[in-house]
Amino acid sequence: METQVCIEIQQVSKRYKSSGEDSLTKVSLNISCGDVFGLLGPNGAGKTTLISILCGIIPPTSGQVTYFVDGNIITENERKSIIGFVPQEYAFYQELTPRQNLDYFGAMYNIPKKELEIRREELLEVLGLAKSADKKVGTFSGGMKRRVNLAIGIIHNPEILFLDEPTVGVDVQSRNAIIRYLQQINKAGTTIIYTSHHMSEAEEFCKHIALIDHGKVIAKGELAGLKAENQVSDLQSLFINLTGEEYRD
Ligand SMILES: Nc1ncnc2c1ncn2[C@@H]1O[C@H](COP(=O)(O)OP(=O)(O)OP(=O)(O)O)[C@@H](O)[C@H]1O
Repeated sequence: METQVCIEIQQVSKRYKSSGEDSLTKVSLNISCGDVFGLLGPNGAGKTTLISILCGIIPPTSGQVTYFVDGNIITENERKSIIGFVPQEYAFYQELTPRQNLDYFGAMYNIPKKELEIRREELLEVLGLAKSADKKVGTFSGGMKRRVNLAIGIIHNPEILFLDEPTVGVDVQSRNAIIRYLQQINKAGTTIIYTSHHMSEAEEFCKHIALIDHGKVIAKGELAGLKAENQVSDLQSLFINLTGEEYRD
Protein backbone atom coordinates (compact mmCIF):
# COMPACT_ATOMS: atom_id res chain seq x y z
CA MET A 1 0.00 0.00 0.00
CA GLU A 2 1.31 3.43 -0.91
CA THR A 3 1.91 5.66 2.11
CA GLN A 4 0.49 9.17 2.04
CA VAL A 5 2.63 12.21 2.59
CA CYS A 6 1.58 14.10 5.70
CA ILE A 7 4.18 16.89 5.75
CA GLU A 8 5.90 18.30 2.71
CA ILE A 9 8.87 20.55 3.41
CA GLN A 10 10.01 22.47 0.36
CA GLN A 11 13.24 24.45 0.17
CA VAL A 12 12.97 25.72 3.74
CA SER A 13 15.66 28.17 4.82
CA LYS A 14 15.97 30.05 8.10
CA ARG A 15 18.19 32.94 9.08
CA TYR A 16 17.58 34.32 12.57
CA LYS A 17 17.50 38.12 12.66
CA SER A 18 20.46 38.26 15.07
CA SER A 19 22.53 35.88 12.94
CA GLY A 20 24.71 36.51 9.89
CA GLU A 21 24.25 33.02 8.50
CA ASP A 22 21.56 30.51 7.66
CA SER A 23 20.58 28.01 10.37
CA LEU A 24 18.78 26.01 7.69
CA THR A 25 19.51 26.05 3.97
CA LYS A 26 16.96 24.81 1.44
CA VAL A 27 15.73 21.82 3.42
CA SER A 28 13.35 19.61 1.45
CA LEU A 29 11.80 16.51 3.01
CA ASN A 30 8.63 14.47 2.79
CA ILE A 31 7.30 12.86 5.93
CA SER A 32 4.81 10.04 5.49
CA CYS A 33 1.72 9.46 7.57
CA GLY A 34 2.36 6.85 10.25
CA ASP A 35 6.14 7.20 10.11
CA VAL A 36 8.63 7.56 12.92
CA PHE A 37 10.93 10.11 11.38
CA GLY A 38 14.24 10.95 13.05
CA LEU A 39 15.83 14.37 12.57
CA LEU A 40 19.41 13.68 13.51
CA GLY A 41 22.57 15.74 13.47
CA PRO A 42 25.36 17.21 15.60
CA ASN A 43 24.88 20.13 18.02
CA GLY A 44 23.76 23.27 16.22
CA ALA A 45 22.81 21.37 13.05
CA GLY A 46 19.38 23.00 12.88
CA LYS A 47 17.09 20.25 14.23
CA THR A 48 15.26 22.41 16.80
CA THR A 49 14.98 25.21 14.26
CA LEU A 50 13.33 22.85 11.77
CA ILE A 51 10.94 21.38 14.36
CA SER A 52 10.02 24.91 15.48
CA ILE A 53 9.18 25.85 11.88
CA LEU A 54 7.17 22.65 11.33
CA CYS A 55 5.14 23.34 14.48
CA GLY A 56 4.51 26.94 13.42
CA ILE A 57 6.41 28.41 16.38
CA ILE A 58 8.76 30.39 14.14
CA PRO A 59 8.36 31.24 10.44
CA PRO A 60 10.84 30.12 7.79
CA THR A 61 12.79 32.87 6.04
CA SER A 62 11.89 31.21 2.76
CA GLY A 63 10.37 27.97 1.56
CA GLN A 64 7.15 26.23 2.40
CA VAL A 65 5.69 23.64 4.75
CA THR A 66 2.45 21.93 3.72
CA TYR A 67 0.37 19.62 5.88
CA PHE A 68 -1.97 17.00 4.44
CA VAL A 69 -4.80 14.98 5.97
CA ASP A 70 -6.13 12.15 3.80
CA GLY A 71 -4.29 13.66 0.88
CA ASN A 72 -5.88 17.11 1.29
CA ILE A 73 -3.99 20.26 2.22
CA ILE A 74 -5.06 21.61 5.61
CA THR A 75 -4.94 25.18 6.92
CA GLU A 76 -2.64 26.50 9.63
CA ASN A 77 -5.56 26.56 12.08
CA GLU A 78 -6.54 22.98 11.34
CA ARG A 79 -2.90 22.02 11.73
CA LYS A 80 -2.82 23.35 15.31
CA SER A 81 -5.43 20.87 16.48
CA ILE A 82 -3.74 17.81 15.00
CA ILE A 83 -0.16 18.40 16.12
CA GLY A 84 1.48 17.94 19.49
CA PHE A 85 4.86 19.25 20.52
CA VAL A 86 7.11 18.01 23.29
CA PRO A 87 9.91 20.57 23.56
CA GLN A 88 13.44 20.06 24.84
CA GLU A 89 12.78 22.42 27.75
CA TYR A 90 10.24 21.50 30.40
CA ALA A 91 6.95 23.03 29.37
CA PHE A 92 4.96 22.69 32.59
CA TYR A 93 4.35 24.51 35.86
CA GLN A 94 6.80 23.24 38.47
CA GLU A 95 4.59 24.35 41.35
CA LEU A 96 1.60 22.39 40.06
CA THR A 97 1.06 18.62 40.26
CA PRO A 98 0.93 16.41 37.13
CA ARG A 99 -2.86 16.24 37.49
CA GLN A 100 -3.16 20.02 37.71
CA ASN A 101 -0.75 20.54 34.80
CA LEU A 102 -2.70 18.11 32.62
CA ASP A 103 -6.00 19.76 33.56
CA TYR A 104 -4.57 23.17 32.71
CA PHE A 105 -3.13 22.20 29.33
CA GLY A 106 -6.13 20.01 28.49
CA ALA A 107 -8.43 22.98 29.10
CA MET A 108 -6.29 25.06 26.73
CA TYR A 109 -7.16 22.53 24.01
CA ASN A 110 -10.84 22.79 24.96
CA ILE A 111 -11.07 19.10 25.76
CA PRO A 112 -14.45 18.46 27.42
CA LYS A 113 -14.10 17.91 31.19
CA LYS A 114 -15.15 14.24 31.35
CA GLU A 115 -13.03 13.31 28.36
CA LEU A 116 -10.07 15.18 29.83
CA GLU A 117 -10.38 13.33 33.13
CA ILE A 118 -10.31 9.97 31.39
CA ARG A 119 -7.39 10.93 29.17
CA ARG A 120 -5.48 12.44 32.11
CA GLU A 121 -5.83 9.34 34.29
CA GLU A 122 -4.90 7.06 31.37
CA LEU A 123 -1.69 9.03 30.70
CA LEU A 124 -0.74 9.21 34.39
CA GLU A 125 -1.13 5.44 34.61
CA VAL A 126 0.64 4.46 31.41
CA LEU A 127 3.56 6.83 32.02
CA GLY A 128 4.06 5.65 35.61
CA LEU A 129 2.99 8.93 37.20
CA ALA A 130 -0.19 7.83 38.96
CA LYS A 131 1.40 7.46 42.41
CA SER A 132 2.88 10.97 42.24
CA ALA A 133 -0.02 12.61 40.47
CA ASP A 134 -0.75 14.98 43.36
CA LYS A 135 2.82 15.98 44.20
CA LYS A 136 4.40 19.15 42.86
CA VAL A 137 6.29 18.45 39.62
CA GLY A 138 9.16 20.66 40.85
CA THR A 139 10.09 17.93 43.34
CA PHE A 140 10.36 15.20 40.66
CA SER A 141 13.42 13.44 39.22
CA GLY A 142 14.54 14.25 35.65
CA GLY A 143 12.94 11.08 34.29
CA MET A 144 9.59 11.85 35.88
CA LYS A 145 9.71 15.44 34.61
CA ARG A 146 10.37 14.13 31.08
CA ARG A 147 7.33 11.86 31.37
CA VAL A 148 5.19 14.79 32.56
CA ASN A 149 6.47 16.84 29.62
CA LEU A 150 5.45 14.03 27.27
CA ALA A 151 2.01 13.61 28.86
CA ILE A 152 1.30 17.33 28.37
CA GLY A 153 2.39 17.25 24.72
CA ILE A 154 -0.03 14.42 23.94
CA ILE A 155 -2.98 15.30 26.20
CA HIS A 156 -5.10 16.17 23.14
CA ASN A 157 -4.22 12.91 21.35
CA PRO A 158 -2.46 14.53 18.38
CA GLU A 159 -2.24 12.84 15.00
CA ILE A 160 1.27 14.18 14.46
CA LEU A 161 3.67 14.39 17.36
CA PHE A 162 6.95 16.32 17.43
CA LEU A 163 9.46 15.50 20.13
CA ASP A 164 12.70 17.40 20.62
CA GLU A 165 15.08 15.12 22.53
CA PRO A 166 12.36 13.51 24.65
CA THR A 167 14.72 11.22 26.55
CA VAL A 168 17.60 13.55 27.29
CA GLY A 169 19.05 13.09 30.78
CA VAL A 170 16.81 10.22 31.85
CA ASP A 171 17.65 6.78 33.21
CA VAL A 172 17.18 3.52 31.32
CA GLN A 173 13.82 2.83 32.96
CA SER A 174 12.30 6.17 31.99
CA ARG A 175 13.85 6.01 28.51
CA ASN A 176 12.31 2.58 27.95
CA ALA A 177 8.94 3.69 29.27
CA ILE A 178 8.93 6.75 26.99
CA ILE A 179 10.05 4.88 23.86
CA ARG A 180 7.67 1.97 24.53
CA TYR A 181 4.77 4.37 24.87
CA LEU A 182 5.75 6.25 21.70
CA GLN A 183 5.97 2.95 19.80
CA GLN A 184 2.52 2.08 21.06
CA ILE A 185 0.91 5.33 19.88
CA ASN A 186 2.76 5.11 16.57
CA LYS A 187 1.31 1.63 16.06
CA ALA A 188 -2.11 3.12 16.75
CA GLY A 189 -1.55 5.67 13.98
CA THR A 190 0.32 8.69 15.37
CA THR A 191 3.01 10.07 13.09
CA ILE A 192 6.15 10.86 15.07
CA ILE A 193 8.93 13.30 14.24
CA TYR A 194 11.70 13.21 16.75
CA THR A 195 15.23 14.40 17.46
CA SER A 196 17.81 12.66 19.57
CA HIS A 197 21.54 12.42 20.11
CA HIS A 198 21.08 8.86 21.30
CA MET A 199 21.99 6.81 18.25
CA SER A 200 21.06 3.34 19.47
CA GLU A 201 17.68 4.64 20.61
CA ALA A 202 17.08 6.36 17.27
CA GLU A 203 18.19 3.24 15.42
CA GLU A 204 15.68 1.11 17.27
CA PHE A 205 12.90 3.65 17.01
CA CYS A 206 13.05 5.40 13.61
CA LYS A 207 11.81 4.10 10.28
CA HIS A 208 13.18 7.01 8.25
CA ILE A 209 15.77 9.62 9.10
CA ALA A 210 17.19 12.86 7.81
CA LEU A 211 20.73 13.66 8.76
CA ILE A 212 21.27 17.40 9.06
CA ASP A 213 24.60 19.16 9.39
CA HIS A 214 25.34 22.89 9.25
CA GLY A 215 21.69 23.49 8.32
CA LYS A 216 21.68 21.18 5.30
CA VAL A 217 20.22 17.74 4.77
CA ILE A 218 23.19 15.52 4.02
CA ALA A 219 21.33 12.20 3.91
CA LYS A 220 17.71 11.13 4.04
CA GLY A 221 15.72 7.97 3.60
CA GLU A 222 14.97 4.63 5.08
CA LEU A 223 17.49 3.71 7.76
CA ALA A 224 18.34 0.22 6.47
CA GLY A 225 18.88 1.55 2.94
CA LEU A 226 21.15 4.35 4.13
CA LYS A 227 23.26 1.92 6.13
CA ALA A 228 23.59 -0.41 3.15
CA GLU A 229 24.47 2.45 0.78
CA ASN A 230 27.17 3.66 3.12
CA GLN A 231 28.37 0.15 3.96
CA VAL A 232 27.98 0.52 7.71
CA SER A 233 26.25 -1.74 10.19
CA ASP A 234 24.87 0.82 12.62
CA LEU A 235 23.51 4.34 12.81
CA GLN A 236 26.38 5.68 14.90
CA SER A 237 28.90 4.67 12.18
CA LEU A 238 26.67 6.21 9.52
CA PHE A 239 26.48 9.42 11.56
CA ILE A 240 30.27 9.64 12.05
CA ASN A 241 30.95 8.71 8.40
CA LEU A 242 28.72 11.49 7.14
CA THR A 243 29.32 14.22 9.72
CA GLY A 244 32.97 13.58 10.65
CA GLU A 245 34.76 13.63 14.00
CA GLU A 246 35.14 17.39 14.35
CA TYR A 247 33.49 19.20 17.30
CA ARG A 248 30.62 21.58 16.59
CA ASP A 249 30.36 24.95 18.35
N1 LIG B 1 17.04 32.26 18.46
C1 LIG B 1 18.18 32.14 17.77
N2 LIG B 1 18.84 33.22 17.34
C2 LIG B 1 20.00 33.13 16.63
N3 LIG B 1 20.57 31.94 16.29
C3 LIG B 1 19.95 30.82 16.71
C4 LIG B 1 18.74 30.85 17.46
N4 LIG B 1 18.35 29.58 17.72
C5 LIG B 1 19.28 28.79 17.15
N5 LIG B 1 20.24 29.53 16.56
C6 LIG B 1 21.40 29.02 15.79
O1 LIG B 1 20.91 28.21 14.74
C7 LIG B 1 21.74 27.06 14.58
C8 LIG B 1 20.91 25.81 14.71
O2 LIG B 1 20.46 25.71 16.05
P1 LIG B 1 19.45 24.59 16.54
O3 LIG B 1 19.15 24.85 17.97
O4 LIG B 1 18.33 24.52 15.60
O5 LIG B 1 20.35 23.28 16.40
P2 LIG B 1 20.12 21.80 16.96
O6 LIG B 1 20.47 20.88 15.85
O7 LIG B 1 18.78 21.69 17.54
O8 LIG B 1 21.23 21.73 18.10
P3 LIG B 1 21.29 20.85 19.48
O9 LIG B 1 21.49 19.44 19.07
O10 LIG B 1 22.49 21.43 20.16
O11 LIG B 1 20.01 21.10 20.22
C9 LIG B 1 22.86 27.17 15.62
O12 LIG B 1 23.98 27.77 15.01
C10 LIG B 1 22.27 28.10 16.66
O13 LIG B 1 23.29 28.84 17.30
